[in-house]
Amino acid sequence: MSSDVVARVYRGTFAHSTWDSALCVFTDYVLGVNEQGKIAFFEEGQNVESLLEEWGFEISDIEQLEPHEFFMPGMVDTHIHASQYAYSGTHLDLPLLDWLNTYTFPVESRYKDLDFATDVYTKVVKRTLCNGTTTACYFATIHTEASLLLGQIADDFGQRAFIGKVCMDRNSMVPDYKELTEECKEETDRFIHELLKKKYALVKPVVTPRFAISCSSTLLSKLGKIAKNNDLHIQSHISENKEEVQFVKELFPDCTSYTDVYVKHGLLTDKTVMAHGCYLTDEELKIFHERGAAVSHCPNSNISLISGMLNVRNVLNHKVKLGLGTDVAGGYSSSMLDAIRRAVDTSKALCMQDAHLKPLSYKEAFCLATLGGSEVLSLDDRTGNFEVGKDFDALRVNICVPGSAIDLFPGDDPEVILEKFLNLGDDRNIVEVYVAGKQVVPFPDFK
Ligand SMILES: Nc1nc2[nH]cnc2c(=O)[nH]1
Ligand SMILES: [Zn+2]
Repeated sequence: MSSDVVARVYRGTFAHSTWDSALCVFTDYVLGVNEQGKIAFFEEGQNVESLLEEWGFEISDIEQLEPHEFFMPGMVDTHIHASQYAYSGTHLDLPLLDWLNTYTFPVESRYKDLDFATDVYTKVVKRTLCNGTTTACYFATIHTEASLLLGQIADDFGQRAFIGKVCMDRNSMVPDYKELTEECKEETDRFIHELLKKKYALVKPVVTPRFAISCSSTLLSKLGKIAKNNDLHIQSHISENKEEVQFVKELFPDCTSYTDVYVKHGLLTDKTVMAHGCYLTDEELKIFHERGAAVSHCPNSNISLISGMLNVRNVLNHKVKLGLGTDVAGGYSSSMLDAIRRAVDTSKALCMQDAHLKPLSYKEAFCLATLGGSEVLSLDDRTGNFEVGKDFDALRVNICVPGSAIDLFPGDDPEVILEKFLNLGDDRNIVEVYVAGKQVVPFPDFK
Protein backbone atom coordinates (compact mmCIF):
# COMPACT_ATOMS: atom_id res chain seq x y z
CA MET A 1 0.00 0.00 0.00
CA SER A 2 1.20 3.52 -0.80
CA SER A 3 2.36 5.57 2.20
CA ASP A 4 0.75 8.62 0.55
CA VAL A 5 -2.76 9.32 1.87
CA VAL A 6 -5.54 10.32 -0.52
CA ALA A 7 -7.83 13.02 0.76
CA ARG A 8 -10.39 12.91 -2.06
CA VAL A 9 -11.33 10.58 -4.90
CA TYR A 10 -13.56 11.48 -7.88
CA ARG A 11 -14.96 9.22 -10.58
CA GLY A 12 -16.48 10.42 -13.85
CA THR A 13 -15.50 12.49 -16.90
CA PHE A 14 -12.33 14.58 -17.05
CA ALA A 15 -11.08 16.79 -19.91
CA HIS A 16 -7.62 18.29 -20.30
CA SER A 17 -4.85 19.15 -22.76
CA THR A 18 -1.43 17.63 -23.22
CA TRP A 19 1.40 18.82 -25.47
CA ASP A 20 0.42 16.05 -27.91
CA SER A 21 -3.30 16.67 -27.95
CA ALA A 22 -5.22 19.92 -27.42
CA LEU A 23 -8.17 18.01 -26.00
CA CYS A 24 -8.30 14.62 -24.32
CA VAL A 25 -11.61 13.53 -22.83
CA PHE A 26 -11.57 10.66 -20.32
CA THR A 27 -14.88 9.04 -19.48
CA ASP A 28 -15.20 6.90 -16.36
CA TYR A 29 -11.81 7.78 -14.88
CA VAL A 30 -10.82 7.90 -11.23
CA LEU A 31 -8.70 10.75 -9.86
CA GLY A 32 -7.23 10.87 -6.37
CA VAL A 33 -5.98 14.00 -4.62
CA ASN A 34 -3.49 13.60 -1.79
CA GLU A 35 -3.28 15.60 1.42
CA GLN A 36 -0.77 17.97 -0.17
CA GLY A 37 -3.36 18.84 -2.84
CA LYS A 38 -1.51 16.97 -5.57
CA ILE A 39 -2.92 14.47 -8.03
CA ALA A 40 -1.99 11.06 -6.62
CA PHE A 41 -3.48 8.92 -9.39
CA PHE A 42 -5.55 9.32 -12.54
CA GLU A 43 -6.65 6.01 -13.99
CA GLU A 44 -9.42 4.21 -15.78
CA GLY A 45 -12.46 3.37 -13.65
CA GLN A 46 -11.97 -0.33 -14.31
CA ASN A 47 -8.76 -0.16 -12.20
CA VAL A 48 -10.72 0.88 -9.13
CA GLU A 49 -10.24 -2.39 -7.24
CA SER A 50 -6.45 -2.19 -7.43
CA LEU A 51 -6.56 1.52 -6.57
CA LEU A 52 -8.60 0.74 -3.45
CA GLU A 53 -5.93 -1.69 -2.37
CA GLU A 54 -2.97 0.46 -3.27
CA TRP A 55 -4.29 3.67 -1.71
CA GLY A 56 -6.34 2.24 1.14
CA PHE A 57 -9.61 4.06 0.60
CA GLU A 58 -13.18 2.66 0.60
CA ILE A 59 -15.59 2.49 -2.33
CA SER A 60 -17.87 4.81 -0.32
CA ASP A 61 -15.10 7.45 -0.32
CA ILE A 62 -15.44 7.87 -4.09
CA GLU A 63 -17.42 10.89 -5.23
CA GLN A 64 -19.25 9.95 -8.42
CA LEU A 65 -19.89 12.76 -10.92
CA GLU A 66 -23.23 12.96 -12.73
CA PRO A 67 -23.26 12.20 -16.50
CA HIS A 68 -23.72 15.92 -17.22
CA GLU A 69 -20.73 16.85 -15.04
CA PHE A 70 -17.01 16.88 -15.72
CA PHE A 71 -13.75 18.19 -14.33
CA MET A 72 -11.45 20.40 -16.36
CA PRO A 73 -8.22 22.15 -15.32
CA GLY A 74 -8.54 25.58 -13.74
CA MET A 75 -8.00 28.43 -16.19
CA VAL A 76 -4.95 30.70 -16.21
CA ASP A 77 -5.50 34.41 -16.84
CA THR A 78 -2.05 35.47 -17.97
CA HIS A 79 -2.86 39.19 -17.99
CA ILE A 80 -5.38 41.10 -15.89
CA HIS A 81 -5.36 44.56 -14.27
CA ALA A 82 -6.98 44.01 -10.88
CA SER A 83 -7.12 47.78 -10.32
CA GLN A 84 -9.11 48.38 -13.51
CA TYR A 85 -11.86 45.98 -12.42
CA ALA A 86 -13.43 49.07 -10.80
CA TYR A 87 -14.59 50.29 -14.23
CA SER A 88 -14.80 47.06 -16.21
CA GLY A 89 -17.64 47.06 -18.71
CA THR A 90 -17.36 50.80 -19.32
CA HIS A 91 -15.02 53.33 -20.98
CA LEU A 92 -14.47 51.41 -24.19
CA ASP A 93 -14.74 54.35 -26.58
CA LEU A 94 -11.12 55.46 -26.98
CA PRO A 95 -7.96 53.95 -28.44
CA LEU A 96 -5.20 52.79 -26.10
CA LEU A 97 -3.13 55.92 -25.36
CA ASP A 98 -6.15 58.23 -24.98
CA TRP A 99 -7.93 55.50 -22.99
CA LEU A 100 -4.99 55.27 -20.56
CA ASN A 101 -4.81 59.03 -20.07
CA THR A 102 -8.55 59.66 -19.84
CA TYR A 103 -9.80 56.70 -17.80
CA THR A 104 -7.08 54.38 -16.55
CA PHE A 105 -4.54 56.65 -14.88
CA PRO A 106 -7.11 58.73 -12.96
CA VAL A 107 -8.72 55.54 -11.58
CA GLU A 108 -5.40 53.83 -10.79
CA SER A 109 -4.23 56.89 -8.89
CA ARG A 110 -7.04 56.25 -6.35
CA TYR A 111 -5.35 53.17 -4.89
CA LYS A 112 -3.58 55.22 -2.21
CA ASP A 113 -6.95 54.72 -0.55
CA LEU A 114 -6.74 51.25 0.99
CA ASP A 115 -10.49 51.01 1.61
CA PHE A 116 -11.10 51.49 -2.10
CA ALA A 117 -8.34 48.95 -2.85
CA THR A 118 -9.81 46.40 -0.44
CA ASP A 119 -13.25 46.71 -2.01
CA VAL A 120 -12.11 46.39 -5.65
CA TYR A 121 -9.45 43.73 -5.03
CA THR A 122 -11.82 41.54 -3.01
CA LYS A 123 -14.40 41.76 -5.78
CA VAL A 124 -11.97 40.98 -8.60
CA VAL A 125 -10.45 37.97 -6.81
CA LYS A 126 -13.91 36.57 -6.02
CA ARG A 127 -15.28 37.27 -9.50
CA THR A 128 -12.34 35.65 -11.30
CA LEU A 129 -12.37 32.60 -9.00
CA CYS A 130 -16.12 32.10 -9.60
CA ASN A 131 -15.44 32.25 -13.31
CA GLY A 132 -12.82 29.52 -13.05
CA THR A 133 -9.57 31.50 -12.98
CA THR A 134 -7.43 29.43 -10.63
CA THR A 135 -4.26 31.33 -11.58
CA ALA A 136 -4.11 35.05 -12.32
CA CYS A 137 -1.19 37.24 -13.34
CA TYR A 138 -2.22 40.63 -11.97
CA PHE A 139 -1.16 44.21 -12.54
CA ALA A 140 -2.02 46.30 -9.46
CA THR A 141 -0.99 50.00 -9.42
CA ILE A 142 2.12 51.97 -8.46
CA HIS A 143 1.10 51.82 -4.78
CA THR A 144 3.11 49.32 -2.74
CA GLU A 145 0.65 48.97 0.16
CA ALA A 146 -2.36 48.38 -2.07
CA SER A 147 -0.39 45.90 -4.16
CA LEU A 148 0.55 43.97 -1.01
CA LEU A 149 -3.12 44.00 -0.09
CA LEU A 150 -3.99 42.36 -3.41
CA GLY A 151 -1.49 39.61 -2.56
CA GLN A 152 -3.08 39.12 0.84
CA ILE A 153 -6.59 38.94 -0.64
CA ALA A 154 -5.56 36.42 -3.30
CA ASP A 155 -3.98 34.33 -0.54
CA ASP A 156 -7.07 34.67 1.69
CA PHE A 157 -9.32 33.36 -1.07
CA GLY A 158 -6.84 30.69 -2.16
CA GLN A 159 -6.14 31.92 -5.68
CA ARG A 160 -2.76 31.20 -7.27
CA ALA A 161 -1.46 34.59 -8.32
CA PHE A 162 1.41 36.71 -9.49
CA ILE A 163 1.14 40.26 -8.23
CA GLY A 164 2.79 43.18 -9.98
CA LYS A 165 3.34 46.55 -8.37
CA VAL A 166 3.21 48.73 -11.47
CA CYS A 167 6.38 50.68 -12.29
CA MET A 168 6.28 53.96 -14.18
CA ASP A 169 8.44 57.07 -13.93
CA ARG A 170 7.13 58.82 -17.09
CA ASN A 171 3.61 60.17 -17.44
CA SER A 172 3.10 63.52 -19.12
CA MET A 173 -0.70 63.33 -19.25
CA VAL A 174 -1.47 62.53 -15.60
CA PRO A 175 1.71 63.80 -13.88
CA ASP A 176 0.42 62.77 -10.43
CA TYR A 177 0.34 59.14 -11.39
CA LYS A 178 4.02 58.21 -11.54
CA GLU A 179 7.03 57.81 -9.27
CA LEU A 180 10.54 59.19 -9.30
CA THR A 181 12.95 56.69 -10.82
CA GLU A 182 14.83 55.92 -7.62
CA GLU A 183 11.65 55.83 -5.56
CA CYS A 184 10.13 53.35 -8.01
CA LYS A 185 13.18 51.09 -7.76
CA GLU A 186 13.17 51.24 -3.97
CA GLU A 187 9.43 50.63 -3.70
CA THR A 188 9.74 47.68 -6.09
CA ASP A 189 12.49 46.22 -3.89
CA ARG A 190 10.31 46.78 -0.82
CA PHE A 191 7.24 45.27 -2.47
CA ILE A 192 9.13 42.12 -3.48
CA HIS A 193 10.76 41.78 -0.08
CA GLU A 194 7.51 42.30 1.83
CA LEU A 195 5.48 39.95 -0.37
CA LEU A 196 8.09 37.18 -0.21
CA LYS A 197 8.31 37.66 3.56
CA LYS A 198 4.66 36.62 3.86
CA LYS A 199 5.61 33.17 2.55
CA TYR A 200 2.30 32.74 0.76
CA ALA A 201 2.28 29.29 -0.83
CA LEU A 202 0.68 30.37 -4.11
CA VAL A 203 1.16 34.14 -4.36
CA LYS A 204 4.39 35.56 -5.79
CA PRO A 205 5.67 38.95 -6.98
CA VAL A 206 6.24 39.79 -10.65
CA VAL A 207 8.41 42.68 -11.84
CA THR A 208 6.06 45.01 -13.74
CA PRO A 209 7.31 47.87 -15.91
CA ARG A 210 3.97 49.16 -17.26
CA PHE A 211 5.30 49.48 -20.85
CA ALA A 212 8.22 51.15 -22.58
CA ILE A 213 6.34 54.43 -22.95
CA SER A 214 5.89 54.95 -19.21
CA CYS A 215 9.42 53.96 -18.14
CA SER A 216 12.76 55.69 -18.57
CA SER A 217 15.69 53.67 -19.85
CA THR A 218 17.29 53.97 -16.40
CA LEU A 219 14.21 52.51 -14.72
CA LEU A 220 13.91 49.66 -17.24
CA SER A 221 17.56 48.69 -16.58
CA LYS A 222 17.05 48.76 -12.82
CA LEU A 223 13.98 46.54 -13.15
CA GLY A 224 15.85 44.10 -15.38
CA LYS A 225 18.51 43.82 -12.67
CA ILE A 226 15.96 43.33 -9.90
CA ALA A 227 14.31 40.51 -11.87
CA LYS A 228 17.67 38.87 -12.55
CA ASN A 229 19.02 39.15 -9.02
CA ASN A 230 15.85 37.69 -7.51
CA ASP A 231 15.05 35.21 -10.33
CA LEU A 232 11.61 36.74 -10.75
CA HIS A 233 8.92 36.75 -13.39
CA ILE A 234 8.47 39.90 -15.50
CA GLN A 235 5.32 41.23 -17.14
CA SER A 236 4.61 44.17 -19.41
CA HIS A 237 2.87 45.22 -22.63
CA ILE A 238 4.24 45.13 -26.16
CA SER A 239 3.11 46.15 -29.66
CA GLU A 240 -0.56 46.44 -28.78
CA ASN A 241 -1.44 49.43 -30.95
CA LYS A 242 0.20 51.09 -33.99
CA GLU A 243 0.46 54.54 -32.38
CA GLU A 244 2.17 52.98 -29.35
CA VAL A 245 4.71 51.14 -31.54
CA GLN A 246 5.53 54.40 -33.36
CA PHE A 247 5.92 56.29 -30.07
CA VAL A 248 8.31 53.63 -28.72
CA LYS A 249 10.43 53.99 -31.87
CA GLU A 250 10.72 57.73 -31.20
CA LEU A 251 11.48 57.27 -27.50
CA PHE A 252 14.13 54.57 -28.02
CA PRO A 253 15.84 55.47 -31.33
CA ASP A 254 18.84 53.25 -30.53
CA CYS A 255 16.71 50.12 -30.34
CA THR A 256 15.96 48.15 -33.49
CA SER A 257 12.43 47.19 -32.42
CA TYR A 258 9.99 47.29 -29.50
CA THR A 259 11.23 43.82 -28.55
CA ASP A 260 14.80 45.14 -28.64
CA VAL A 261 13.88 47.76 -26.02
CA TYR A 262 13.04 45.00 -23.55
CA VAL A 263 16.01 42.83 -24.63
CA LYS A 264 18.49 45.72 -24.15
CA HIS A 265 17.18 46.32 -20.63
CA GLY A 266 17.30 42.67 -19.53
CA LEU A 267 13.55 42.31 -19.49
CA LEU A 268 12.96 39.58 -22.08
CA THR A 269 13.71 36.32 -20.31
CA ASP A 270 12.17 32.85 -20.11
CA LYS A 271 10.09 34.21 -17.22
CA THR A 272 8.69 37.16 -19.15
CA VAL A 273 5.08 37.49 -20.25
CA MET A 274 4.27 40.30 -22.67
CA ALA A 275 0.64 41.21 -23.28
CA HIS A 276 -0.83 41.71 -26.76
CA GLY A 277 2.00 41.57 -29.36
CA CYS A 278 -0.44 42.30 -32.21
CA TYR A 279 2.25 44.04 -34.27
CA LEU A 280 5.29 41.88 -33.47
CA THR A 281 7.25 41.06 -36.64
CA ASP A 282 8.47 37.57 -37.49
CA GLU A 283 12.00 38.67 -36.47
CA GLU A 284 10.69 39.75 -33.07
CA LEU A 285 8.77 36.48 -32.65
CA LYS A 286 12.02 34.63 -33.37
CA ILE A 287 13.65 36.54 -30.52
CA PHE A 288 10.75 35.63 -28.23
CA HIS A 289 11.22 31.98 -29.17
CA GLU A 290 15.00 32.03 -28.67
CA ARG A 291 14.66 33.66 -25.26
CA GLY A 292 11.70 31.57 -24.12
CA ALA A 293 9.58 34.68 -23.54
CA ALA A 294 5.80 34.39 -23.70
CA VAL A 295 2.88 36.26 -25.24
CA SER A 296 -0.46 36.82 -23.52
CA HIS A 297 -3.19 37.07 -26.14
CA CYS A 298 -5.94 39.43 -24.95
CA PRO A 299 -8.53 39.32 -27.72
CA ASN A 300 -11.40 41.12 -25.98
CA SER A 301 -9.17 44.10 -25.19
CA ASN A 302 -7.63 44.09 -28.68
CA ILE A 303 -11.07 44.49 -30.23
CA SER A 304 -12.59 46.72 -27.53
CA LEU A 305 -9.80 49.30 -27.77
CA ILE A 306 -9.59 48.80 -31.56
CA SER A 307 -5.93 47.87 -31.08
CA GLY A 308 -5.44 45.04 -33.55
CA MET A 309 -5.89 41.33 -34.14
CA LEU A 310 -3.12 39.00 -33.04
CA ASN A 311 -2.38 36.31 -35.60
CA VAL A 312 -2.33 33.45 -33.12
CA ARG A 313 -1.45 30.90 -35.80
CA ASN A 314 1.72 32.80 -36.65
CA VAL A 315 2.72 33.02 -32.98
CA LEU A 316 2.17 29.28 -32.58
CA ASN A 317 4.11 28.56 -35.78
CA HIS A 318 7.05 30.45 -34.26
CA LYS A 319 6.79 28.18 -31.23
CA VAL A 320 6.42 31.12 -28.87
CA LYS A 321 4.80 30.31 -25.53
CA LEU A 322 1.23 31.56 -25.71
CA GLY A 323 -1.62 31.99 -23.22
CA LEU A 324 -4.84 33.97 -22.98
CA GLY A 325 -5.59 37.05 -20.90
CA THR A 326 -8.72 39.02 -20.12
CA ASP A 327 -6.79 42.32 -19.85
CA VAL A 328 -9.53 43.74 -17.65
CA ALA A 329 -10.57 46.52 -18.15
CA GLY A 330 -9.39 47.10 -21.74
CA GLY A 331 -11.15 43.77 -22.05
CA TYR A 332 -14.62 44.17 -20.59
CA SER A 333 -15.03 40.60 -19.37
CA SER A 334 -13.17 39.07 -16.44
CA SER A 335 -14.11 35.55 -17.58
CA MET A 336 -11.57 33.33 -19.29
CA LEU A 337 -14.46 31.66 -21.09
CA ASP A 338 -14.91 34.98 -22.85
CA ALA A 339 -11.17 35.03 -23.69
CA ILE A 340 -11.52 31.57 -25.25
CA ARG A 341 -14.49 32.70 -27.37
CA ARG A 342 -12.87 35.98 -28.46
CA ALA A 343 -9.62 34.20 -29.34
CA VAL A 344 -11.54 31.91 -31.72
CA ASP A 345 -13.56 34.87 -33.10
CA THR A 346 -10.43 36.94 -33.78
CA SER A 347 -8.77 34.03 -35.51
CA LYS A 348 -11.86 33.53 -37.70
CA ALA A 349 -11.97 37.26 -38.52
CA LEU A 350 -8.35 37.00 -39.72
CA CYS A 351 -9.31 33.97 -41.81
CA MET A 352 -11.89 36.11 -43.60
CA GLN A 353 -9.00 38.32 -44.71
CA ASP A 354 -6.65 35.45 -45.57
CA ALA A 355 -8.22 32.23 -46.81
CA HIS A 356 -4.92 30.35 -46.32
CA LEU A 357 -5.01 30.79 -42.55
CA LYS A 358 -6.25 27.94 -40.40
CA PRO A 359 -8.65 29.17 -37.70
CA LEU A 360 -8.02 28.43 -34.05
CA SER A 361 -10.21 25.53 -32.94
CA TYR A 362 -12.11 25.55 -29.68
CA LYS A 363 -9.81 22.72 -28.56
CA GLU A 364 -6.72 24.84 -29.19
CA ALA A 365 -8.29 27.78 -27.35
CA PHE A 366 -9.10 25.45 -24.42
CA CYS A 367 -5.44 24.37 -24.38
CA LEU A 368 -4.24 28.01 -24.43
CA ALA A 369 -6.52 28.87 -21.48
CA THR A 370 -5.20 26.00 -19.36
CA LEU A 371 -1.92 24.27 -20.20
CA GLY A 372 -0.73 27.12 -22.44
CA GLY A 373 -1.25 29.66 -19.68
CA SER A 374 0.58 27.52 -17.17
CA GLU A 375 3.57 27.33 -19.53
CA VAL A 376 3.49 31.10 -20.08
CA LEU A 377 3.91 31.55 -16.32
CA SER A 378 6.50 28.71 -16.04
CA LEU A 379 4.06 26.77 -13.88
CA ASP A 380 3.55 23.84 -16.25
CA ASP A 381 5.37 21.48 -13.89
CA ARG A 382 2.79 22.36 -11.18
CA THR A 383 -0.50 22.98 -12.93
CA GLY A 384 -2.29 23.15 -16.30
CA ASN A 385 -3.64 19.60 -16.60
CA PHE A 386 -4.34 16.41 -14.63
CA GLU A 387 -0.91 14.82 -14.84
CA VAL A 388 -0.08 12.78 -11.74
CA GLY A 389 2.12 14.81 -9.38
CA LYS A 390 0.72 18.20 -10.37
CA ASP A 391 -1.42 20.32 -8.06
CA PHE A 392 -5.15 19.69 -8.37
CA ASP A 393 -6.30 23.03 -9.87
CA ALA A 394 -9.69 22.13 -11.24
CA LEU A 395 -13.21 23.20 -12.12
CA ARG A 396 -16.18 20.95 -11.52
CA VAL A 397 -18.60 21.81 -14.31
CA ASN A 398 -22.28 20.92 -14.21
CA ILE A 399 -24.28 21.59 -17.35
CA CYS A 400 -27.68 21.01 -15.77
CA VAL A 401 -27.71 23.54 -12.93
CA PRO A 402 -30.85 25.64 -12.40
CA GLY A 403 -30.82 28.57 -14.81
CA SER A 404 -28.13 27.02 -17.01
CA ALA A 405 -27.81 28.63 -20.43
CA ILE A 406 -27.09 25.23 -21.97
CA ASP A 407 -29.56 22.60 -23.17
CA LEU A 408 -28.52 19.01 -23.75
CA PHE A 409 -30.01 16.60 -26.26
CA PRO A 410 -29.88 12.81 -26.63
CA GLY A 411 -26.53 11.77 -28.04
CA ASP A 412 -24.59 14.80 -26.71
CA ASP A 413 -21.34 13.05 -25.80
CA PRO A 414 -18.78 14.40 -23.29
CA GLU A 415 -16.83 16.23 -26.02
CA VAL A 416 -20.02 17.99 -27.18
CA ILE A 417 -20.86 18.82 -23.57
CA LEU A 418 -17.43 20.44 -23.12
CA GLU A 419 -17.75 22.40 -26.37
CA LYS A 420 -21.20 23.65 -25.35
CA PHE A 421 -19.82 24.73 -21.96
CA LEU A 422 -16.91 26.59 -23.52
CA ASN A 423 -19.20 28.44 -25.95
CA LEU A 424 -22.38 28.85 -23.92
CA GLY A 425 -21.56 28.25 -20.27
CA ASP A 426 -20.89 30.69 -17.45
CA ASP A 427 -20.06 30.81 -13.76
CA ARG A 428 -23.38 29.16 -12.85
CA ASN A 429 -22.05 25.98 -14.44
CA ILE A 430 -18.77 26.13 -12.46
CA VAL A 431 -20.10 24.57 -9.30
CA GLU A 432 -16.79 23.94 -7.53
CA VAL A 433 -13.28 25.35 -7.96
CA TYR A 434 -10.13 23.81 -6.50
CA VAL A 435 -6.66 25.34 -6.22
CA ALA A 436 -3.84 23.05 -5.07
CA GLY A 437 -6.48 20.60 -3.84
CA LYS A 438 -8.29 23.13 -1.70
CA GLN A 439 -11.89 23.97 -2.50
CA VAL A 440 -12.08 27.74 -3.02
CA VAL A 441 -15.56 28.00 -4.66
CA PRO A 442 -18.21 28.09 -3.25
CA PHE A 443 -16.54 30.54 -0.87
CA PRO A 444 -16.24 29.52 2.75
CA ASP A 445 -18.94 31.09 4.93
CA PHE A 446 -16.65 33.55 6.71
CA LYS A 447 -15.80 35.45 3.51
N1 LIG B 1 -4.57 47.31 -22.47
C1 LIG B 1 -3.67 48.00 -21.77
N2 LIG B 1 -2.54 48.35 -22.37
C2 LIG B 1 -1.63 49.05 -21.66
N3 LIG B 1 -0.41 49.49 -22.01
C3 LIG B 1 0.10 50.13 -20.94
N4 LIG B 1 -0.77 50.09 -19.91
C4 LIG B 1 -1.84 49.43 -20.34
C5 LIG B 1 -3.07 49.05 -19.72
O1 LIG B 1 -3.35 49.34 -18.55
N5 LIG B 1 -3.94 48.35 -20.49
ZN1 LIG C 1 -2.87 45.15 -19.97
